[in-house]
Amino acid sequence: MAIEPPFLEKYKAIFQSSANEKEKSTIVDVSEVLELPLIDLGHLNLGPFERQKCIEKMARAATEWGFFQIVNHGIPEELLTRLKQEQIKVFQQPFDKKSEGNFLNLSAQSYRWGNPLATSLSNLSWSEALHITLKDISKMDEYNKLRSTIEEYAEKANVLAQRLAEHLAESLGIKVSYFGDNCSPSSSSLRMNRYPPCPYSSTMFGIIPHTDTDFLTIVSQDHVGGLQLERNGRWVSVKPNPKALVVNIGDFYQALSNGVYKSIRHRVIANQEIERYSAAYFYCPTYETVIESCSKPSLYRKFSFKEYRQQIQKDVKATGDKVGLSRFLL
Ligand SMILES: C=C1C[C@]23C[C@@]1(O)CC[C@H]2[C@@]12CC[C@H](O)[C@@](C)(C(=O)O1)[C@H]2[C@@H]3C(=O)O
Ligand SMILES: O=C(O)CCC(=O)C(=O)O
Ligand SMILES: [Fe+2]
Repeated sequence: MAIEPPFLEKYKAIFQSSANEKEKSTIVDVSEVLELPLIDLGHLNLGPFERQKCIEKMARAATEWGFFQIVNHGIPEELLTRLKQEQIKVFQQPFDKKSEGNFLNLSAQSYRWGNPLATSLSNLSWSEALHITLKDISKMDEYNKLRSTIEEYAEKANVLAQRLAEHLAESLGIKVSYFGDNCSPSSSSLRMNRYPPCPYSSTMFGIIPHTDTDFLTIVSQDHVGGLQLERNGRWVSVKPNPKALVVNIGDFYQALSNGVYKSIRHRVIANQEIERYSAAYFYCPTYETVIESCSKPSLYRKFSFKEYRQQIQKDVKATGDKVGLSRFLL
């Protein structure tokens, strides 16, 4: 019974093909390691002046980086540790089991690994993920304490995500009820990632460059590192800070803010020796929600989440890449 996803089997030809040698050298390792702007959410409770400063810092980071990290966020460290422990245990299940259509009674697309359709190094990911749409959580089988821990985490992450989204909306004139009206704990998703050591190269993608499809993402990562983002036209590495949560703006907030907040391309580089785990909470609206820019003239035509998702599925199938917001430019 196979334990690991068949990365070697599926990707061998791509690695061995000398035609790809040139391409291999285009996945360059990045030496610049940056610390993301650090936002201490504790400052929101230090009176109106400190509160305003904290919100401005957050909005600046969302505009200039599309990324920031937060501390004093209200999610107990103990819960994050428990989530990671459960995550480790579930990925220890054999590949054959995880890739069965109804693993843990989740939908067939919940367990994902690498890119079985990869044709070149540029769309090849060396990772596996359990991507859970939270509306499916009540029917998910309990596995050790995985389901109940996800439920506990998702409830807290939803509160945190809504708070962050609302603070970021303050300077944009977006209705304060916008996120409460369109998002619910069951419209979001949790993606648990595992990046196994990659024997080929330390500059191989753990997850290929992409932007996230949501308003914002809350990422909990361990000490290993590997997350990189595009900044001023270059790839830079994010200094891992296991004490903080990483927040990044997604495509929907970029569209809603009419391009003020940036959904920045990011990727994860595989590690040759060390396994890495992360959990990304994608704060999403319901499928029917129509996303329209908050100011005029709009950069993007309005679209529903459903329409956006269908477009991604079509593009991933055809090109191996999601394409994303540029499809909706006016
Ligand atoms: C192959 C892919 C799946 C993915 C789109 C992508 O081209 C690369 C990144 C993946 C990702 C990560 C964030 C979100 O989970 C997601 C929905 C997205 O927008 O980009 C997924 C895409 C997916 O799983 O379909
Ligand atoms: O593993 C990480 O740090 C980021 C993962 C990610 O980008 C994603 O799941 O969309
Ligand atoms: Fe991402």
